[in-house]
Amino acid sequence: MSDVDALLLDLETHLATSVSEDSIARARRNFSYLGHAKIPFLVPDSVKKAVAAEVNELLDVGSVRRDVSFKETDFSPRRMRNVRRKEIAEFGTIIPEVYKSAKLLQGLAQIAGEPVHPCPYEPEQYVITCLEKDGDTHGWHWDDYSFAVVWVIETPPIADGGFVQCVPGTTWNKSDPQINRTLVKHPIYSVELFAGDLYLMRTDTTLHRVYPVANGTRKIINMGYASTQNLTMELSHETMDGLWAEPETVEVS
Ligand SMILES: O=C(O)CCC(=O)C(=O)O
Ligand SMILES: [Fe+2]
Repeated sequence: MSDVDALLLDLETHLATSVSEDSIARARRNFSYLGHAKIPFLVPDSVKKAVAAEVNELLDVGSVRRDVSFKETDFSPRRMRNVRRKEIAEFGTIIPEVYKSAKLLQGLAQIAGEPVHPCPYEPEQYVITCLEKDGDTHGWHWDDYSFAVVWVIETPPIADGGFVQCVPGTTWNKSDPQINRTLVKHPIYSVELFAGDLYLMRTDTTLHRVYPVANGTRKIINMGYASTQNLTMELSHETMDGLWAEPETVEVS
């Protein structure tokens, strides 16, 4: 059996035998009213370690530095280094397999309260993000697809930023995003994260950002997933296409 097959078996066994009904029920409740839930219990340590090692390797192989902003999100800053889906799919082994694990999708669906599907638009399936320079941030935005699972590989202590903030129950009008209006109208939840954490977010109806980092590094992989409704919708991809574009075509703010 290959290493990847052994890890997938670990993942499936863990999901079948080591995830309690209680932790699923608690995450489902949080997800439904906070727009996000921590779900570190869904994945065994062996898989977290392998994913973290692959993220670190891929960041050394081929990443692109970004400093961009988009009118569709009121020019919120996006300052980061990324490895895109194309390079992850080409050079990664474990990440592409974990992403499409049917058992993982079932676990996520239990928490989401509805089916969770791989993203039909490949560039938005997964991306690695590294915030490493002072002021690096993934500023306020919504995602095109309904769900994201973020795996936290490394994060600075809370005093140095890198935590997630989110505003559930909000929707994205791409031609008039009104980010500041949304922020003053709704409560903002701030979430401290640690290496080894995973969280599930309802990213199309939860405005979210990563608080700027200072004196430290924050590495994550974001896996994007679609709702059943997404599969039959016409979705545009301006900000994500801009974010993950070839460097020559990146529109610098
Ligand atoms: O880094 C995070 O925790 C969130 C990332 C994110 O929102 C995104 O990649 O769209
Ligand atoms: Fe996002």
